[in-house]
Amino acid sequence: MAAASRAIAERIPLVDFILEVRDARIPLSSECQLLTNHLPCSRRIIVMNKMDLANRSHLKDWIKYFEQRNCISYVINSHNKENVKKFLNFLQAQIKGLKNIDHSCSTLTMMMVGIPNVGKSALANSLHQVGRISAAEKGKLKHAKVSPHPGETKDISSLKIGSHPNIYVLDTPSILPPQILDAEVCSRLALTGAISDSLIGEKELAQYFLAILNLSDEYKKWAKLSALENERSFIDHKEECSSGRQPCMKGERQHFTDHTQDFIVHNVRRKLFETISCFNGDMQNEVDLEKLIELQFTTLTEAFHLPIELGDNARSKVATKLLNLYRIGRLGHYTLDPLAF
Ligand SMILES: Nc1nc2c(ncn2[C@@H]2O[C@H](COP(=O)(O)OP(=O)(O)OP(=O)(O)O)[C@@H](O)[C@H]2O)c(=O)[nH]1
Repeated sequence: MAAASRAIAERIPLVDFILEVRDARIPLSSECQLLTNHLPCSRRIIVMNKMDLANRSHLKDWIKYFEQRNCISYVINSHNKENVKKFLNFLQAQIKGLKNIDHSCSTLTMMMVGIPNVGKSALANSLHQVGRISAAEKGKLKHAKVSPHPGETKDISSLKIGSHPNIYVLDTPSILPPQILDAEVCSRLALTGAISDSLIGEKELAQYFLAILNLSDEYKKWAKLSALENERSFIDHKEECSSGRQPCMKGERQHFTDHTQDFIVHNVRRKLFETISCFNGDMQNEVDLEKLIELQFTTLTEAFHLPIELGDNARSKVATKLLNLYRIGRLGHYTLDPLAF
C-alpha cells in the first residue's frame, strides 16, 4: 500500500479531477486520508458509492454536509446503468466548467482513489461501458477486476469513458493509513468490507451489526411478516385439522443450506422483529442489549436451519450468514457514520 500511495500521490498534480470513492454507508470513515492535505476541493469529487445499501433518507443530508465544506459530492449505485449515465453527464458538466481547455481535442484524466472495496473498479467499468466512445473502442473493452474481497486491484489502469474531449479514468489500488486507532471506525470498515473480518472477529462483527439493527427502525418494516406468519399458521392448523393430514414444515422442498433464499430471509427478518418487539429491557443499557443479542443468536440458529449438533459452531455459522445477508442489503439499509453538522 505504501508503494501504491506514492504512485497515486505522484499522479495527483497531473490529473484533471480526483474521484474520491467512498462508501455511502460510511461517508466519513471511508475518507481517503492521503487526499485530505493534498488537494483543493475544487479538483476533488467525493463519490458516495453503494447508495443502494445506505439509508436513503440520509443521502441528501450528506450531500448538504459536504456542500457546507465546499466539497462537490455525488451519490451513486455503480451497478445501476441509469445512475451511471447520469453520473457521466454530471462529470461532463464539470469538465465543461474547466477553463483553458480546447474541448474538441483535449484529453482529460480523472483518477479514482479510495480505501479498499468501495467499488472503484466497479464504477470505472460501468463508466467505461456507458461512456460515449466509438464502437471500435468498445469492442476492445478492458475491464478492471471487481471482487468482494478488499485489495484486489494491484495496478493503476486506464479506461476510456468519453470522446470529444477524450476522457480517461484511472483505476488505482486501494489505500489505507497504516494504523486506524478509532475502534468504532475499525468496526465500520470491517462491517462494510473495507478491511478483513478477521481483524475484528466474525462473531463480534455480527454482534456489532445486531446492535445497530436493534437500535434502528429498520426492523419495524418486517412487522407484517410476523402478522402474516400468525395468519398462515392459523389457516394451516385449520386445514390440517379438517383433512386429518400431518403438519408439514414450511419450505420443506427448499434448500436449507442456501441462506439467501427468500423463505430463510423472511424467517430471519421475522425472528429479528419478534425478538426486538417482545424485548422488555432497556435498549440503551449495554447489558440489556447484550442479552437481546444473545437471544437473537439462539433464535437465528433455528431461522437459518442449522443443525443442533453443531453446538458452539452454530454461532459462527449464524455470524457468517447474518453478515452476508447484511452485506447484500437484505437486512435493511443503514448509514453507520453519524451525521454531525
Ligand atoms: N451493492 C453494491 N455493490 C457494489 C457497488 N459497487 C461495487 N459493489 C461491489 O463491491 C465489491 C467491491 O467492488 P470493487 O470495484 O472490486 O472495489 P474496489 O474499490 O475496486 O476494491 P479494491 O480491490 O480493494 O481496490 C464488489 O463485490 C462489487 O460488486 C454498488 O454500487 N452497490
